[in-house]
Amino acid sequence: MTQLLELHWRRWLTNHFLSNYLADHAYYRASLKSKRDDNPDQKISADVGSYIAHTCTLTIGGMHAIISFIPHVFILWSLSGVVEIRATQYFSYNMRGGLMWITVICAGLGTLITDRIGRNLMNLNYEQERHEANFRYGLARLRDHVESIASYHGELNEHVSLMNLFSALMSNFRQIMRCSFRLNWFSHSFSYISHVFPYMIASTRFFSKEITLGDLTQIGSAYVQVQKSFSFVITYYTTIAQWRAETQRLLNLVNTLKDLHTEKQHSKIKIIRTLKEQNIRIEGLNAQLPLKMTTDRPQILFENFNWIFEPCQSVLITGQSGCGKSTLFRILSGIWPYGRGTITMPAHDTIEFVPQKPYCPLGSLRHCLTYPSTTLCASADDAKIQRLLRLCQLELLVNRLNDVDDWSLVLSLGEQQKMIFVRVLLRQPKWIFLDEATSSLDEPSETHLYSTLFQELGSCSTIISVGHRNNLQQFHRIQLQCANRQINRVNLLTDT
Ligand SMILES: Nc1ncnc2c1ncn2[C@@H]1O[C@H](COP(=O)(O)OP(=O)(O)OP(=O)(O)O)[C@@H](O)[C@H]1O
Repeated sequence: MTQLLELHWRRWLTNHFLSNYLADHAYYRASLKSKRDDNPDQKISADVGSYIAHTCTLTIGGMHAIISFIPHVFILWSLSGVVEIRATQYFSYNMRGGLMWITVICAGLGTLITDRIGRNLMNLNYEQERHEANFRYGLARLRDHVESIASYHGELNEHVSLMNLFSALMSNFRQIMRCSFRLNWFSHSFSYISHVFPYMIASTRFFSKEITLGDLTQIGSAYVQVQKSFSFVITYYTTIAQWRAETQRLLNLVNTLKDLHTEKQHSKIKIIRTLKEQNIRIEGLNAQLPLKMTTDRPQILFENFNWIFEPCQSVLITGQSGCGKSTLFRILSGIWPYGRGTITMPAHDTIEFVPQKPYCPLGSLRHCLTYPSTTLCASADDAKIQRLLRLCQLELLVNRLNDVDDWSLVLSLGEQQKMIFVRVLLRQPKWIFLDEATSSLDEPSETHLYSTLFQELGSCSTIISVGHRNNLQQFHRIQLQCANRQINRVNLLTDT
């Protein structure tokens, strides 16, 4: 039953975090400010599960403590007798349920001491999760960059970095061990004493024949049960510390996601989709870098950019590395909120942004070629995909549509860029923004791919490219140059 509850709760909470993490490109902006939240992926994958498991354990443990407390406290109360407390010759007080009050006081003191010994445990558990996640991320990065690391023979360097991450993890774990040892030592001693204590107190009444041997045994077991219920915090202290650390980590993620969504809502870059607009109209666009903790003055990439991208008017954007060409595309695609200005777009036009680094999802080649559309993956017929593969000089792949592989490792960078062209040709978007999408290809292949793109989609799509090579000029009508924080039109190129 508990497992069923955990299962449904985990599914709901994971879905809730995933929706928030993926909504409005929050995951992308979280990566731009990597210091804001450590390893959100680990929080969603591991912390959610253990938070739910610990919540269930503590709730059930708490309920169990209450249920066993009620009958035993009555037994203890009724067998405790009356203790006379004489303050002066004239004043005395008959205290009923003396053993029960002693139990409460002992459990209270025990809880205070436990809290004092284990106070650090919550922070240590929090840090442990962070170190575990960093180590796992280090290993995942190694797997993602196998070829570069192997080519550089960077194994020693990677080994040192990974062992540094692992040492941090181990040193924190040692502190947890020390703290847990002290905590366990105390809670076990406390539990042993609890078993003997009631007999020590009640034995005087037994020897004076006020209570029978049966009463003494009953007092002993009732005391232990009541003590156990009161000592819930002591028994579960380690679990409580872990639960608090997990709650804190999840709350941090909630706050980070909230901040990211608020930041997006308050962005001064307004993107308006309207039926009235046929063009992509940019007005007074300033692009900035994300604010660093150390400075409160934004770093500007370009400012006051005004432009109208008209349908079927191909544009080439050039400029030095780092001047902000890709950032312009990021702004247009709505993932970069830093800056200000207004962008108006046609409401229903399909717009595709092709980033500099090709992305190949895990799965079949067909899935890779039709990404991110799931409907296209199921509906596109093989003959059409095969024709496009041939057009884009990927004849070798025509019979491998259903092969499942890590295509980012199998295909060369140039081949991956050709694959992206197949994707674009399949999807036929109305506006195509290509960010150095042919940078890994030789010039003849680049020319061939652009010719194919214009032949296939030139009449129905508008192509806007970022590129460095001169041979791209022949395909575009207009060239924009990014320099000195300005983007200006430089010359009219040949008509396509
Ligand atoms: N998340 C970030 N935090 C800080 N600076 C960033 C971030 N992303 C990009 N930049 C900086 O913004 C500047 C513009 O980057 P952008 O990718 O737009 O350049 P680019 O003109 O496309 O360069 P290239 O031609 O080399 O692709 C660069 O100096 C880059 O270092």
